Amino acid sequence: MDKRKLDYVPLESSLASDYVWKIQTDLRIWSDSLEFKPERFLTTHKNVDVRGQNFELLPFGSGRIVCLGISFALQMVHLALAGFLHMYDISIPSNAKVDMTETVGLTYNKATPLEVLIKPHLHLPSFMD
Ligand code: HEM
Repeated sequence: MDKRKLDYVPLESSLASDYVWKIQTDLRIWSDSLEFKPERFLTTHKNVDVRGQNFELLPFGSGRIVCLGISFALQMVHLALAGFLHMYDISIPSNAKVDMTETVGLTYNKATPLEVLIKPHLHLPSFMD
């Protein structure tokens, strides 16, 4: 069943952040839509097309001004990420759970900055020393 609620409820607050929050919660597609669960796209939404056909996920936008670099980007992202994971050990300073709380602005930001330790894992070629 499509859980999206399309009629819009008037605002009780004039704050832009409350406005965005209300749209997000009213139009939610998943019951746990505010949780960071990228793995949802490996299970229930594994056939979502990121090229702008399914509005659940539009990383490249959609329609007439959709990203022109989609095909290039989809190949390069894998290559860059694989290279990065292959060459470095990535950890966080304390073993605490990463706080994924967001703040709303022009885009979503993490409320607390992420501190990451990146250690070379392989012997780097001399030009990268
Ligand atoms: C993971 C990488 C990338 C992401 C997530 C991304 C995402 C986006 C998004 C969201 C837009 C705006 C679409 C809109 O306004 O509705 C856009 C536009 C655009 N992107 Fe990308 N992009 C990526 C990589 C690239 C690359 C590699 C190129 C070029 C080689 C590129 C070229 C463009 C161009 C030219 C536009 C403007 C299209 C227009 O306004 O007609 N992008 N991109």
